[in-house]
Amino acid sequence: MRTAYSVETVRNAERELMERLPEGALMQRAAAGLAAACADLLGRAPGRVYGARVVLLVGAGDNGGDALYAGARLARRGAGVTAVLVDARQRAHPGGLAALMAAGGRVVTGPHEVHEVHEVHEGHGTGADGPAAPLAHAGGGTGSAAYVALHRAHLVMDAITGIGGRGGLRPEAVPLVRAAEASGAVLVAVDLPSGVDADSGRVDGACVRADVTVTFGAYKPGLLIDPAKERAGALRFVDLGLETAGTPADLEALQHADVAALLPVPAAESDKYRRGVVGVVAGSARYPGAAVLAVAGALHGGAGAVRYVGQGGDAVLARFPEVLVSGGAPADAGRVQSWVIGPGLDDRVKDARADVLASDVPVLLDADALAGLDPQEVRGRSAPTVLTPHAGEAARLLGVERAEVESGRLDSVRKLAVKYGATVLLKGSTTLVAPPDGGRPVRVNPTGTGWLATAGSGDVLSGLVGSLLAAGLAAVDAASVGAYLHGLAGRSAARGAPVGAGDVAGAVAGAWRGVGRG
Ligand SMILES: NC(=O)C1=CN([C@@H]2O[C@H](COP(=O)(O)OP(=O)(O)OC[C@H]3O[C@@H](n4cnc5c(N)ncnc54)[C@H](OP(=O)(O)O)[C@@H]3O)[C@@H](O)[C@H]2O)[C@@H](O)CC1
Ligand SMILES: [K+]
Repeated sequence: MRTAYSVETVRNAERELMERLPEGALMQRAAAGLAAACADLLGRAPGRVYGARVVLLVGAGDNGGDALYAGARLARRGAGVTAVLVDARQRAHPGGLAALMAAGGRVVTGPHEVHEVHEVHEGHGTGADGPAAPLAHAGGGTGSAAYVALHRAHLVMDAITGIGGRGGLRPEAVPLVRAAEASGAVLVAVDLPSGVDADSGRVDGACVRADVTVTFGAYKPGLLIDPAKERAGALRFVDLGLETAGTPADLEALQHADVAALLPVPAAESDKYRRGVVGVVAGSARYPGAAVLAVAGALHGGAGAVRYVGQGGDAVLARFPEVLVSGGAPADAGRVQSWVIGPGLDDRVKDARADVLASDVPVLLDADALAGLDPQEVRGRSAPTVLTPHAGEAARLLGVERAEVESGRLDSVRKLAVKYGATVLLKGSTTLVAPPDGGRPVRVNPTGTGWLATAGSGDVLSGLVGSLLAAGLAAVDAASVGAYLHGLAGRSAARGAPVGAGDVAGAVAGAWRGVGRG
């Protein structure tokens, strides 16, 4: 399980650890891990650090301190290191600055002023990439030392803000960040890409787009949730020895082994009823395909049998003769262990929804079954309820704009789970699953892919999750395992090319086998 903790939890854990360690030890651990990660990115051969040109974009706080100490370590190994003080008042971690200068690094302030210049180690910087130019002179009248350094850099560390940052990048930082992004250098975010919100994954304003983020002590929620996740690039973790055990995580992501342990496996004495029967209420004369796709998902989710209720029976049977089809109301269809209702339904949805919500088995509500859903209808249930909205549906349920849901996915999914007292799976580039009533942790799906943004893909997911519910998984597990398998199926079906939802359903069994093998 990969876990992520809020800034408050991280700061508390840091405080406790700092009391037991010599002053500055934690920052040295962070800097050592950061320097090692950067050295690795520059190339494993020792000579790749010697002579490499590294630029640090340094903000006023400890995030900048990490980079300055890491820069000092790289400078001692022969890299040409230039720190650019980004803060408008040129504040920077004093100890870190001194360490960098002592190691032979140089420090320049904002774009137009050279603050203090130290030649890179005499004789260093003459490797294959040529000598690092003395920046005081390179700036001349044509551009600042900072921009020249960025233009020539092999690696840039973004250390403008970490967990102490508020809001997006400030105006003075934006052109420097854009120059770093355009330089072709590897852009390494220190702890977090500057400009993202660590707790929520929001990006309010300009923000760094990193190739790699080296994060310290604990993952922060924003690193795992879009839109911030997309700005973080590949994640590298530096263990600081923080004690987070015993504190509930704010966010967690299942890994293969977690999913393998949750997958329902039939026992020797299982029959189709003991494995669970999932009832699917989906499709209509107008949208029979939704019935086929939801049933296709349900057939691959571990239940022993699928009952279908609705007007798409012929289409379902033509494709899946093993399905038990009935045309009446859900309450008359026979016993099931879970209901899935919603994809492609017509205006008779309300009666059918009332029927399934009156049952005492888990119910998954998707698509049309979410329209006009009254929280009290859900709250009064004795069995679990799972809602699976996309951002637009979630916005309607919350009475906000869709953009608000997309920019604040974590807040939105929690609010919905509180409002409905239900497990909520918010679909999207980083699908989230929140337990009822604001419980923690929220789960984030790590297997998603943009190729799943295709018509009918959500119908497959709702069938799959409903089937896992029928097989006996708890609501949060069924939703997150379903999303995980669905993501893997999407990836393997697509393999880099567009696919239809039917292909995704067809790939679920392969995804299951892959996870089961570990
Ligand atoms: N604690 C520890 O033990 C360890 C902490 N570690 C490291 O410390 C980091 C946290 O350091 P931190 O608390 O100093 O905050 P940090 O992220 O540097 O930013 C705050 C500074 O930025 C400023 N600022 C704010 N918003 C801004 C903006 N939008 N744009 C520009 N500037 C902005 C704000 O000043 P202001 O201008 O608001 O007065 C303030 O000066 C953490 O992420 C990790 O890297 C590691 O060494 C491990 C041990
Ligand atoms: K940063």
